Amino acid sequence: MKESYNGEDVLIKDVEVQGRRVNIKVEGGRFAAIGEEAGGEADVVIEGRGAVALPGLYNTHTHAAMTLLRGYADDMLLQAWLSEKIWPLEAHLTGEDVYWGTQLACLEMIRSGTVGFNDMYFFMDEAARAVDKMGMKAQLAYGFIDLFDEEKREKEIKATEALVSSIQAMNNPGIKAAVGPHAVYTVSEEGLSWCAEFSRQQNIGIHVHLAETEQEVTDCVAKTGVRPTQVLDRCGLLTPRTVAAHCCWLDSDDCALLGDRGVFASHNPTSNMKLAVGRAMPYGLLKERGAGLCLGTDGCSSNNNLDMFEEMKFAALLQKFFWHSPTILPAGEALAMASANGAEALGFKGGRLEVGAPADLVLLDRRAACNTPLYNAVSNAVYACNGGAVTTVLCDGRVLMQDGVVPGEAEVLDGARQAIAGLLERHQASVSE
Ligand SMILES: C[C@H]1O[C@@H](n2cnc3c(O)ncnc32)[C@H](O)[C@@H]1O
Ligand SMILES: [Zn+2]
Repeated sequence: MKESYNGEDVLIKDVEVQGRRVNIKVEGGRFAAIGEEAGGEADVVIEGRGAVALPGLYNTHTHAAMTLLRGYADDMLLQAWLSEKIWPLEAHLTGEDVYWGTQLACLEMIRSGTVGFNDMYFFMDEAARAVDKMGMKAQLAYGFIDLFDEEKREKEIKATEALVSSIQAMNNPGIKAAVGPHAVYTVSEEGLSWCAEFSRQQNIGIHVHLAETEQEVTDCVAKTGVRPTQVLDRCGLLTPRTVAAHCCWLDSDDCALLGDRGVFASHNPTSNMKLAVGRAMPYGLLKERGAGLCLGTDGCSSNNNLDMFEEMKFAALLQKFFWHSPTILPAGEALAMASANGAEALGFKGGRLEVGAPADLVLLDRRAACNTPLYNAVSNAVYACNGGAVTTVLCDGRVLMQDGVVPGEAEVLDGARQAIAGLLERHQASVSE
């Protein structure tokens, strides 16, 4: 994990980058040289023959510790799924559960080529400890849910302030704090406005669910007279630091507003299809209006994995299917959403294979069936492969996985299994009380 590779120089020999065979030199966590001439001494030498290099991937919307709830409740509509199954179980989560659940998520993300993610959940100081241990990068937000209750709002404010202080005290440039107002149907306008003002004062990100279902929009219009996007805007939450997850039921004025405010829309096609939200994010309109576009898996209970390769494919296919256009969201754009755009959405500079950029890199097995034949590496990455083809992952130059080995994997799996057993036991005890 992080400690064993931190600060080491890396040389990747004879690897394929955009159709060329090159060497890649990493110094001080950044790409120092990419080309035939790159070489010299290095602490770690990786044989790249037989591999294709891609930028490291960024998952811009997830609830990492929900790995513990994978397969716990499937085949339901969002509101019933949350209120009947997910929230009653989450009520029994502990900080220790989130620590192990987040490590399990990191393990799965590393194995499938993700180097950074945007998380909204509970006990987030424990999530931060897990991210630090696993050597990834993340933007972490406490899921602020006041349910329109003033007393609860005060508690959520304190929890948000405490998380921001504890992350700032960690002094890890790869771990950033954000505010996480859950959605317009769970947070009062007072709570939303407080989050906006606090994020402005602290200059930190905003992570919010937006227009996931038609019901969210119709209920919001009935209650407030305006659409969810306008509620967020009048509370000050639409900014270039904002990642709005889902964005399925946006109309053209909503898209224009997100574009004008410089918001990043995180597309979550797998979760949207599984929860049958009934509409795909209006990718074409958002792009035309200049909004940022990135990709996320959502939590492991609505996906049910964290594989950004699958997410790229489903994004491209869902857009083509829903908007009746084979040309919308081509493979290159899906990869950009999952890499450089995602990094930018979270305020990181990585996700690009360029000299001077942070060394976020994924090696894919070019001998795998999904890479045979290899006319076009980006086409194969998006349409043919999944995370199973990833062999090696670097995050800011740290080697998190080499030739399929992630150090500490058995301990993480063990800890997660124990956390799941404890969580189910506590839940069961409360049901039989
Ligand atoms: C942080 C809270 O958000 C819940 N959650 C997980 N997935 C979704 C989703 O698709 N829409 C809305 N809320 C979601 C999670 O269970 C936490 O309670
Ligand atoms: Zn979500």
